Parts: sequence; C-alpha cells; structure tokens
Amino acid sequence: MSAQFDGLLQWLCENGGYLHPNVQVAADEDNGVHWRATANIQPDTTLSVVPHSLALSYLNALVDDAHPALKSAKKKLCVENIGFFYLMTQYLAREKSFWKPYLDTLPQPDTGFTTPLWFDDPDDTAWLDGTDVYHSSLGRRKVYERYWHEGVALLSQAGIDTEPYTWDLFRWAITIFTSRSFSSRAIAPQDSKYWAAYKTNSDGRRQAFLLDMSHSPAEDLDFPVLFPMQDVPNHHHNAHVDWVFDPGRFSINASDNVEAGGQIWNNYGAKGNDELLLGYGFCIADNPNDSVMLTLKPPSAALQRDLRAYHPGYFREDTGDWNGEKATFKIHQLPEPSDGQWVGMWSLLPEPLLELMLYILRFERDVPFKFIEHPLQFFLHGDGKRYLPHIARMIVQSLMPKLQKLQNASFPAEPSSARQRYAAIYRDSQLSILQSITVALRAFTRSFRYVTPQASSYIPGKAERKCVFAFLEEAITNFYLEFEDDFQELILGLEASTNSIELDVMIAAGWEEDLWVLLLCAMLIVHEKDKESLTGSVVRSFASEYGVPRFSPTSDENGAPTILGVDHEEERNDLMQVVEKARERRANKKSFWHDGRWSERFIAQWGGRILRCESTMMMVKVEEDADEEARLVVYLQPEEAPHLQPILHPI
Ligand SMILES: C[S@@+](CC[C@H](N)C(=O)[O-])C[C@H]1O[C@@H](n2cnc3c(N)ncnc32)[C@H](O)[C@@H]1O
Repeated sequence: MSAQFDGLLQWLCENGGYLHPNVQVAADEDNGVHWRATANIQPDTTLSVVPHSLALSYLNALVDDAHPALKSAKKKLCVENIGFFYLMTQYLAREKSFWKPYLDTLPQPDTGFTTPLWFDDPDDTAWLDGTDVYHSSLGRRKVYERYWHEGVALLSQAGIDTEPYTWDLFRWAITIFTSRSFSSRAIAPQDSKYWAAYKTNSDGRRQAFLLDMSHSPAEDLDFPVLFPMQDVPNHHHNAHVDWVFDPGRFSINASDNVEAGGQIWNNYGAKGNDELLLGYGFCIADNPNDSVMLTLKPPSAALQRDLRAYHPGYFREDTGDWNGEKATFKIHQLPEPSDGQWVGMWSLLPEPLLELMLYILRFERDVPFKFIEHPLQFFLHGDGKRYLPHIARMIVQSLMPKLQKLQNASFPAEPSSARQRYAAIYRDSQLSILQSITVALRAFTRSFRYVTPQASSYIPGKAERKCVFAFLEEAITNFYLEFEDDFQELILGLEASTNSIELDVMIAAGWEEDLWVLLLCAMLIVHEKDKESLTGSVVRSFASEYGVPRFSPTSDENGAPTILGVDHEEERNDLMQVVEKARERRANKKSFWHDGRWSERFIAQWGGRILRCESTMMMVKVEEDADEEARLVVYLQPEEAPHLQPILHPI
C-alpha cells in the first residue's frame, strides 16, 4: 500500500498540491489508513493543500467528453447519482483515468465495508433490529436501488455494456462518497454563479470550464466532492482542525499541537453514532455528539394554520404540507437528576421542540394560539412553568415506543464482526440515551409530588404552596382541611349516587374520574369563601389558563345558566344527574349542590376540561408503607407557585 501512497503523493505534488513533510500516510490494523506525525507539528500549520482541479464530483462528468451519456444525464439522473456512476466509470477504466493514483489508494470494492448498506447477512441486520438506523438504511437502500436501475438503464440506452456496473460496484461508489467526501461548499465559487469543472485537455493538462449554475435548483448545488489525500485522516470528535476554502484550493490546517508519532485526526463534524454508522460505517462509544431522534406527529390542521404564519420552515415549500423531517429533533443524553439541576436539564433539550409541544398542549386545552418568542425563558422564568411537567410527559411518551422496541429486540449475546461491533455500540448508546432521558424527565415530573414532613398524604398547606401532582385522596383531604362543611356536603351528596361515604369504595366502584370532575367544580364554587386558601389559589390558576367561567344572567333553553368565555363542547354531561341526586339528599339550600351555576356545560367545561388537560397516570404510594401503584393524578398549581423548584425525594 505504501507504494500506492507514494504514487498519490507524487501525483498530488505534480499537480500543485502539498502535504506537510511531517505528515506521513500510515496504515495499521486498528486505524486503517491514516495520517501520523513524523515530528512535532505546531498549531496553525498547513497540513495539506489540494487544488480544486484534483477534486472528483459530478461536475467532472458534466464536462467529460469520454462519457457522453453521463455528460448529458442531468435531466435523467439526480446529481448525486451522476457522481456515483462517474466514479464507477473512472474505476472501471482506472488505467487511463486521471485519478488513477487516487483510485489505487482507495479501499477496493472487495473490502468488507461496515455501513448498513453492506449488512447482507441476517446475523448482521439482527443487531440493528428495532433501531432508527435500520429503518433509515432500508429507506436509503430502496433509493439507491432505484438510482442503480436508472443509471444502468441510461447507460444501456446509450449502447454501453452495463455488465461491469454491478450492484456491488455501485455500493462501493456510494460508500466511497458517503465515507470520504466533503461538501460542495469546498469548491463553491464566491459569486455562486460560475462553478469550475475540470477536465484534462488534449495536451494532458487540467483545464477549467466555467459552468453557469445560476439557474440550477438549490439541491443541484449541494453535492459530495472527493478530495484525494484530504480523505486520509480519521475522525476524532475532539480534534481541532481548520478546513480552509480558498479560491481554487482546499487546505486542512492543524489547530492543535500534534506530537511526533501521534495520529493526526480530522474532525468530520458533531456527528452522532447514527450518522457515523450510516455514512461511515463506524461508531464511537460514549460519543458526546450522540442523540436520539424525536419526530413530532403532524399537529392538527387548525394548529398548522396558526403555526404557518410564524414557522413556515415546518412546511414543505412545494406542497405546503407539514414537513416531518423539519419537525425531527435530536435529543442528547441527559445528566442524572440531582438537586437544583432542572434548569440545566431543560436547557439541554431542543428549544424548538419545547416550543412546538407548548403550542400542541395549548391547542389541546383550547387556549388561543399565542406565539412565544423566547420559549426557554417563558418556561423557566415566565408563565410557562405550568407546562413543563406535561411537556416532560409528552417527551417520555413520544420516546417510549423507541425504548420498548430496543428493549424487545433479540440479537446474539456477543457481536462477532466489525459490522456487529459497531451496530452494538450504536444500539447500546441509543438505549443509554433513551434511558437517561426517561429517567431524568420522570424524576422531574415525580418531583412535583409533595411530602409534608408530618403526613405524606396531605398536599401542602398555606405556608408551603407548591406545584403538585395530587391523587384524589390528597386533593379531597385538602378540601376537608380548608372547607370542612363543604367537604361534608360533598361526601354526603355523593353518597346518594355512590351508595358509600368511603372514598376507597367509591374509587373501587369506578367513580374516580367523576369524583375528580365534581371536586374541581366544587372547588370553583366554594373557593371565594376563603381567598387565601390553597383551593382558592389553585382555582385562580386554572382560571387564568382556561378562562374564568363567567355565567350569563340569562339561561339556556334548559333553564341552566350559560357559561361565557369558554366554548369547548365536552362529551361528559351525565354528571348533572349526580348533582340532582345530591340536591335531593342535601335539602339545605345553602349547600353548594344548590348553587345556580351547576349545569352540564359547566361540569364539562370546567371540571371535565381540567381533568382532561391536567391529569396523568403516575406511580404513587397511596399510603406511606404501601407499594407504589399507578394512579390518576392532577396537576394542581397554585396561582403563585413561588418557584419551579420541584421537591426531590418523592414518596
Ligand atoms: C475518510 S476515511 C479515512 C481513511 C480510512 N481510515 C481508510 O482506511 O481509508 C473514513 C473511514 O475511516 C474509518 N474511520 C475514520 N475515523 C474512524 C474512527 N474514529 N474509528 C473507526 N473508524 C474510523 C471509517 O471506516 C471511515 O469510513
């Protein structure tokens, strides 16, 4: 191999390129071909320079008279595919190719490549079972197969023998491009109009042809470019190197000192293991740039209408439809939850994702759309605090299917090849990131459970107002502590329908959700008797979010007062029968059961709506010594939650 690299270096220098004398092309089993420093290299040293005339991309095909079929293929093949086929033509005729010294040094088609495009063996694919990369690789393979058929058909129509253009050679060309190319930014002209494409003229010299690309669509100007020699160094996520794009040449400069004998790394960018595996065929354990993908489902059509004005980027330019790719977010590993770390944790999540989830939540609550300019600030230091536990839950719920798929996948105990080893690193890191996110966000949500020093089943009293997820017994206990008479009315009135005054019996009989709805309505009716109460504060907080129910002086056609300010129709309306029965049982007209505000609409639009929007299932201990059980909890946020400082050490 070293003879080939000597040839490459000589060719590079003869054509105006440069490699620093302290940089050596080396090869060993662990690192493959790479750069090594033969002597100390100082920061700001130019390591290599490659003129644009040596680059290989689809632009060369556009000026190459030796391949007229590809030269005129632009209307039939996409630019990426022209590049793949052009590389194949050069490889097949490498003895005559201008790039022969380069082609001789590339990994050959029979190399065992490790990108998923080469996972032909079911034992290899088993390692990708349940992962995003598995689906992405299937999608890519489909596209590449289509490319291959299209290219072969084009050559065949031009009378070219297509037998040598095998699927394996095509996969090789794809892999060379995905694992070694640079972006076309490296050769983009400053005026972005005339791009230089090079070919060898009749006296053997490289000659530039200027191509007017001013009418080309943007996607034709974004293509991969191979730069001989610049593609030798391996990737390290901590390496500091400068890619310098001067007119007519591309240089790599060292920013760090490299000691004699050390490997000289390139930095391919902040890439996660999914991207590394798909494009390059390797992964890095503990990769700090690793992430899991979360793709938001398209919001409802009505919300899309509101969003379009503020975020046109989430919609396709051509069709105006929702663009799921743009609503795909990378979520990184979250730190172990620890005291006071919550602000930091939220800052690590993608702000645009939090913002979209906020709009979705508000839409589900029938709260009018409002554009939030600084979402993170709104969440951490503004009125948006109330949404965070719900957003935490939405993120966990969105990621849960991914986690379950990874956990349920079956694959052999130990990887037995390089492909399997890299796939194992990828799937392990996906699992670990997903687990870190669910653990941190669940801990955040659960930290809104409150434990009084004295009794674990009370929600905080006046002196200790906190946001809290309460289960029914806690909320009713608080009602009892603050409005004892009304508590009696509540229980005795309910008995008329539930045939019990025991909460646990009522819950066991299936009344839990209904009791919550009626309790929330009762809280609204009685809260003004004690404005300082926690109940009062919670009701005012709900009212600020969902609108204050204002009751009109007129009645609807059934004689019930109509509620102004809310127009959402809820299904739940049979609870008025419970109220009627309670009225019969509790004859005292001062009882809140006889309040004129009770109506089907009121029950639905206040208690029903709050329960729908503010409740979730959570593992809680109903009694101190009991095991945890899944219970319905409702987020009761007092009007002035002193701060978003959830309490650690939940019950
Ligand atoms: C631009 S080439 C670098 C030269 C390559 N080592 C070779 O032998 O030809 C990129 C390829 O090098 C390998 N590579 C680069 N960085 C790596 C790393 N940190 N760990 C493992 N493989 C790496 C992968 O096979 C990748 O597709």
